Amino acid sequence: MSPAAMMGSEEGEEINCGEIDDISMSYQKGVKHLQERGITKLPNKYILPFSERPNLREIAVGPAIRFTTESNALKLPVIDFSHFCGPNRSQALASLAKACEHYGFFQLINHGIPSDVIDRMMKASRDFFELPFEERSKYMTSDMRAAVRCGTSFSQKRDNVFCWRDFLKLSCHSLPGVLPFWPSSPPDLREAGVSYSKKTKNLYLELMGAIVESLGVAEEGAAIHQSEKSGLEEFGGGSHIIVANCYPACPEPDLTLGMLPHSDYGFLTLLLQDEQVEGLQIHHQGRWVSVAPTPASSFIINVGDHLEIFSNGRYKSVLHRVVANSSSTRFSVASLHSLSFESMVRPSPKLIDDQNPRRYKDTSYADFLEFISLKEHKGKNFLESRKN
Ligand SMILES: O=C(O)CCC(=O)C(=O)O
Ligand SMILES: [Fe+2]
Repeated sequence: MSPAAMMGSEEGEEINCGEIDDISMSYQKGVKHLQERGITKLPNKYILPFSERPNLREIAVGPAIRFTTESNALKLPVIDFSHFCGPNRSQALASLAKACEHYGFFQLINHGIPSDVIDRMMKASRDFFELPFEERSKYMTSDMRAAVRCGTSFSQKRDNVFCWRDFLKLSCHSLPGVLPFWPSSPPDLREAGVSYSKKTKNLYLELMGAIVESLGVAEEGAAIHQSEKSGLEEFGGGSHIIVANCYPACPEPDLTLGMLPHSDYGFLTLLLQDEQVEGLQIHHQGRWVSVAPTPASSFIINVGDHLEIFSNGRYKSVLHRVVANSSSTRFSVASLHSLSFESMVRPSPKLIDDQNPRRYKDTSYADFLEFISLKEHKGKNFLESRKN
């Protein structure tokens, strides 16, 4: 048995996927594998308690799949990135602040990343999930710090109920050193991933520049940028992970979820979602609302836990989830930007006063990884644990 064919835990409790033929355990091989086996009933491992199931009403619209009905459709605020570079900057900053305060999500247009960089990344991700299980399983590990990590659900070791999702995580912050560890197949994955990671990192840095300005702490951001020891310097040197998600068509989508409700841990997530197949839902004003598919020329951006902490709660890291559907595979690619491993994020001192006391403890990325190695990452439980 090759070590590559094992999925394990940090404690060495490993499962040899190559030898799992029994359908009752084959969920460990992921949902693409289950779909290829042609299952028609959802294995128990995926069935959520009744209260956690989505309330789906699928609508087929031409080749697309939608869940959006008049009553639950959400139009995210649209931010035009080109307005940050001209005379409309202050107006654009005000719209950005409003989107981050009231939605925690927005759609970004005119961001300047060439469409071929985006298309190649999306295609390489789709092609990866088309590889035979034996090839994909070479990258299965539960080592959260691995340069490449392939798996299913969220944590195969910890999740009581699995979600209907396979993933590939590519760590980008130590490029080019980590490149030889990235999958060599499909052939374009490395090149597409490197171009995509450079472009999304630059876009993220520009967006963070606008965000600190919109919070009125830009001088602090600029000062901290130059300091080796401070938190915000980590905007540049922080961790960057690309996560490709694959949600195959599911036999009983109303009993499960593609991704359970969660918030993202970093500063910002730049999400490319499927142009055709809907699935992302956000928790807005007390209910779950669907985000309609967006063109590949735009990103969905969301505020993560670190930004909620840095803004002392002014910008919201909002719960979101992914619903499954019975007829089409859905793909997405998330670019997650957070701190370097040991650095601390803390509420900006300028955003603390008598009316707004310090709401969060100092927090590192290492704290987050330790938390999820001990506990199931559910809802906003990590951020809750960091509140004062
Ligand atoms: O697939 C999506 O639309 C959302 C993915 C997501 O929330 C994540 O990767 O954190
Ligand atoms: Fe997310």
